[in-house]
Amino acid sequence: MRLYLIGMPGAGKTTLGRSLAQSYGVPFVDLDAEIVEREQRSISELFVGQGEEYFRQCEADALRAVVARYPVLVLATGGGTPCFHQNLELLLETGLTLYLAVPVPELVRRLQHAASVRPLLAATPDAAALEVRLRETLAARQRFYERAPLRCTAPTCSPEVVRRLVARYSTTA
Ligand SMILES: Nc1ncnc2c1ncn2[C@@H]1O[C@H](COP(=O)(O)OP(=O)(O)O)[C@@H](O)[C@H]1O
Ligand SMILES: O=C(O)C1=C[C@@H](OP(=O)(O)O)[C@@H](O)[C@H](O)C1
Ligand SMILES: [Mg+2]
Repeated sequence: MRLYLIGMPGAGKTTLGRSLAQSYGVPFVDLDAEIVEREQRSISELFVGQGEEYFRQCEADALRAVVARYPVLVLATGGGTPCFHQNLELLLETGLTLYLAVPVPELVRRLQHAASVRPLLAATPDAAALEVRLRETLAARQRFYERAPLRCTAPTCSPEVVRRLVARYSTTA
């Protein structure tokens, strides 16, 4: 099975995805890392040099390549992945999607020292500005995220919690 993690920047998709894949003994792919590998440029360089539209096309292409290559994996998407180029439809059709729903104040705590490496959050000089940006972003994205069949609202969603959610879903679906 393909398990896809979606959610806001800072939700923990990359961190949880890696340990979850290890726990299942399946490959882990981080979509941002895949894009960097394919393009031979950092995410920031792609945003600044080529613009967001170019990045979103790279992201959509990389997603399709990953789905074609891996029948079984845990995939950490980027925060915007489900919101562009019919990517959410692809995720819903080809695997099981889990939304990591983390409250904005917790996202601020996690990202306030790391926002500069995330181009969409880079121009946020302090925690208050970061919180405003994250709230605006979530408001625009929530309708995509909420279409995931699975959701984890625990402040820290461990591999064990996810495995229980997936097992319960698989026996009822
Ligand atoms: N469950 C957690 N509790 C506290 N901090 C976390 C948790 N998961 C991730 N983090 C931290 O939050 C930041 C963003 O995590 P990351 O996995 O890169 O999120 P995403 O890929 O969703 O943007 C990192 O500094 C990471 O160490
Ligand atoms: O929210 C977004 O649009 C983005 C989130 C980032 O991934 P993370 O969610 O892993 O930080 C990365 O794909 C890019 O900077 C754009
Ligand atoms: Mg990530």
